[in-house]
Amino acid sequence: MTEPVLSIQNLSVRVPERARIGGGAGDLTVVEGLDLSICPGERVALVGESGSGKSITARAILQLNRALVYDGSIRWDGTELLGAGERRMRRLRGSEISMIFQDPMTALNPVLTIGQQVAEPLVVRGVARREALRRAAEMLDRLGVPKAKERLKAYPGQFSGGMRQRVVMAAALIAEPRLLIADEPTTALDVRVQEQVLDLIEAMSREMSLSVLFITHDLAIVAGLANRVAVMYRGRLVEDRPVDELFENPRHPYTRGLIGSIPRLDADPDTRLQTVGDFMATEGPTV
Ligand SMILES: Nc1ncnc2c1ncn2[C@@H]1O[C@H](COP(=O)(O)OP(=O)(O)OP(=O)(O)O)[C@@H](O)[C@H]1O
Repeated sequence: MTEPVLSIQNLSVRVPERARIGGGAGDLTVVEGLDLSICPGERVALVGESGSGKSITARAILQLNRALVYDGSIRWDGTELLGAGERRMRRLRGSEISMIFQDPMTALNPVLTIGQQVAEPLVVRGVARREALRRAAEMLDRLGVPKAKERLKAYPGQFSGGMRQRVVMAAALIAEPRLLIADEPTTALDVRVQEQVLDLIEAMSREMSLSVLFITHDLAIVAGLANRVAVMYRGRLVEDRPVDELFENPRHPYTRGLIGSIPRLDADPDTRLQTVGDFMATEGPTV
């Protein structure tokens, strides 16, 4: 069996009292006892409602929030990341592990050209600027940005939302990372563009043997993308299964609720869509 490239074991994350937004006494546990591993080239969707702890878990991998308290283990390629120094983490970020976020505008600097921003991860690794720009155009072209070479000189404001997300992806992938963490990368896009970006992530994962951790609250969009789905509910992982199995036979009431609330084209138009609450109210949470 292939060894996982990322292995999270018994991860717990606490917000210490002093860092709690909105006050409250004592530390707040936001993730508890979470196990999750990803093999090379595997695409895992981390699904759950708002506030279930998905982003905190993803950010824990890159140690992006040093104000939080982490327990357990996060092993990358066999070495422990929890407790690793900022220098080691900085080397890892963007080179071996890249992350993209929901809003492509905040990830881009409005006063730097597209070319500068996509080439940057190579330039900081010592690649000559000319060569870095040539590869930036190549990567943008692979990601379906028309006239990529000419548009290296454009600014983010001249691009549509979907094109901006392609630019962000180009910058995230240009240094050929082994893991892409995508935190709701399509939520801000309209449905048609959303599909294109999902297809691109899948295609790049196949082409580059890239592992993907895809975070979303929308189970409906993961079917075509993920090999496996991990479902979070109130800070815990309640299900982690191959995508087909999960859709055919969801075990946890919360997962059944998520699947039940996906609109179906063959449904009777007069039937009310079921909500997750319908399932939880009848079956109750098990965690
Ligand atoms: N500094 C903080 N103070 C208080 N609560 C916090 C803090 N940081 C995170 N939380 C809480 O931790 C929980 C998990 O947050 P997280 O952002 O991981 O959720 P999420 O599943 O990614 O949700 P979303 O889809 O809305 O981003 C939330 O209930 C959030 O309110």
